[in-house]
Amino acid sequence: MEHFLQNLTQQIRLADLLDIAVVSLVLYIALSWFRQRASRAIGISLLGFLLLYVVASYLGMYLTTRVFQVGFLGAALAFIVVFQQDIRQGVERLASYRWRRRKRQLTTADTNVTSLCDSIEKLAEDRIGALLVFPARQPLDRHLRGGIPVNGEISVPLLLSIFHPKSPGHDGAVLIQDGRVAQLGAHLPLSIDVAKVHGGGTRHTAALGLAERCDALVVVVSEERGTVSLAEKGSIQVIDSADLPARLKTHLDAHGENGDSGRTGWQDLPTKALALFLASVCWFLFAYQTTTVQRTLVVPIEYRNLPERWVVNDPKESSAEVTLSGSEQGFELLDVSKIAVSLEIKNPREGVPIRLQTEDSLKGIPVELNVTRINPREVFVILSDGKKP
Ligand SMILES: Nc1ncnc2c1ncn2[C@@H]1O[C@H](COP(=O)(O)OP(=O)(O)OP(=O)(O)O)[C@@H](O)[C@H]1O
Repeated sequence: MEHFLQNLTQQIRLADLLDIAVVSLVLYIALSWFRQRASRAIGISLLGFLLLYVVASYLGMYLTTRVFQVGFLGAALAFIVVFQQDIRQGVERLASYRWRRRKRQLTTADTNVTSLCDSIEKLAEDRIGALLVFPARQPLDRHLRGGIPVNGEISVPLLLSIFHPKSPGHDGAVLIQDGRVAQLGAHLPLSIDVAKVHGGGTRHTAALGLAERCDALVVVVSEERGTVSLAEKGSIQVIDSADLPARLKTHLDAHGENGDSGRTGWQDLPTKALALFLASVCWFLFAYQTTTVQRTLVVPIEYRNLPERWVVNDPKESSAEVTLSGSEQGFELLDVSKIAVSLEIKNPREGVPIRLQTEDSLKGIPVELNVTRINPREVFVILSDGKKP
């Protein structure tokens, strides 16, 4: 064990650590998405297929391995088609990163959770239908239609006036952004999964429709039932109005509208730890190699610094044999076209032999590999002035 650790600390490079970090990040994004969107059954099936593939390739089951390889391509295409909306959202999330940071700085304690909750409670009590949208990280412009800009301070009278059935702007949703009432009368996309709204009509279907397409939180007050529902992450549920302040505060805190706490890096620690663990296991399985391989290559010899029109007389060495040793992984990173013996001619004199060391002039060898042999070790060069007849 001690020997293994010693070996590991000697062989691991900065690039390997970066390798693990990048794969961990990709795995973390995939796992987070999976937790949010995919069902347990899909997860178990995928894991089962993966296990079968690993066993099949380990046992050399040719036909099964080939079927899986073709299947993977098909599955990747099907995945892109089926989850194109999620992929688009992922890209939007990346693109909106700066946007999100800016919002955090701009919006401090402007958003008044109490005013919002009091308004929602009053609307529910009075059976006045309402829709309120709280954006998170992804931009909403693509999903909203026909909103009227308001840019008003959040207050109970303003919200009650907007949703009053006699108000011309009561139809549609109010957008709460940057701690302000940003828009009223915005139309949201409808969901087609009507079963999920449990008998609700278009107001509830619209709330769910937006929550399916992006990471916004939508609050719905039912005119018919006087209930308050929350739509988020592709689902909608009726909540107890006593839970509303906490739910709203959690959302606003996480997305910066309510101040400075933000989401801490520790919140998703188990998923991050799992991603790091899986990336490290993959690195050990596929990238970490302790066996040393030797390979011999024939590389060109080039002459630098020759005065114009001077030439190297025959016999002119034009190639060298180089034996390299290192890990298989080191050889995979090797670009053979970049390797050459580049000899520099210093103080050229006509007809006088110049002795040059080849090993010192070898270029393009990655740090992961060692030169164990080079032939020839030195080259004698005789120059002549090509200008003379
Ligand atoms: N696409 C939409 N975007 C935003 N608001 C909408 C949309 N479609 C309908 N609404 C709002 O929903 C109202 C109609 O609500 P409807 O009664 O059909 O739904 P509901 O879910 O049953 O709600 P409630 O329980 O309040 O009756 C419209 O008057 C309008 O204000």
